[in-house]
Amino acid sequence: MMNLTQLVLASHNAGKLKELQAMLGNAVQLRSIGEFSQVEPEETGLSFVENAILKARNAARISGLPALADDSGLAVDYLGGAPGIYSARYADGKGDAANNAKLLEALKDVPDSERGAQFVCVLALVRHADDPLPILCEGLWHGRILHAASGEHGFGYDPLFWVPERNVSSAELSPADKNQISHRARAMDLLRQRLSLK
Ligand SMILES: O=c1nc[nH]c2c1ncn2[C@H]1C[C@H](O)[C@@H](COP(=O)(O)OP(=O)(O)OP(=O)(O)O)O1
Ligand SMILES: [Mg+2]
Repeated sequence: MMNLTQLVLASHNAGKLKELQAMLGNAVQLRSIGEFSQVEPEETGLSFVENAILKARNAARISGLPALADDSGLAVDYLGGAPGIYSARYADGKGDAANNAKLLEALKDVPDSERGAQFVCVLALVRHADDPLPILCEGLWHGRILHAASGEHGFGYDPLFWVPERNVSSAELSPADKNQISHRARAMDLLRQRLSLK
């Protein structure tokens, strides 16, 4: 396997950087793509996989380092899997608070039994920009959409995501607890196995 002591994380999301670095520990240093460029690539893919690869290639090209990308989102059953790959852009780029408000509005009057949802995470690792065999790992996390925001931890849709196995919202989980059970944690477990990191 390649020497992976330093990876560039192809993400402009500080929440992802924190979580992924905590999961990786000291063995691998994640450097943010923000050190190299503030320009975010357009996420033109039709799947989490395509967008993760596109972001990873872009970061490897800009940084000259092997690159890890995370494409993730929330798929809501009642909405036929929306917002899905469009989760970050759900409220037209107005940010997390607007996204959450739009989701609550879309599910107004929908009963608990129909509020099932899953967080999806795809991690893509490329050794260099033109790598013909990206390493891909996915993770899912099943839960339910709450009727109102709750909790202060995490980012994005965490305050609206009820975690049945813990009876709290994912924003009420400590960072350490979220990092044990989340979609991102599951994808990272697979990646660590693929890289023989544990
Ligand atoms: O653990 C999570 N807890 C709460 N919300 C989450 C989580 N994981 C993904 N999400 C939401 C945030 C964003 O609305 C979308 C990801 O969009 P996505 O394009 O992958 O990330 P992003 O634009 O924030 O940063 P970047 O593309 O630079 O990595 O899903
Ligand atoms: Mg994005």
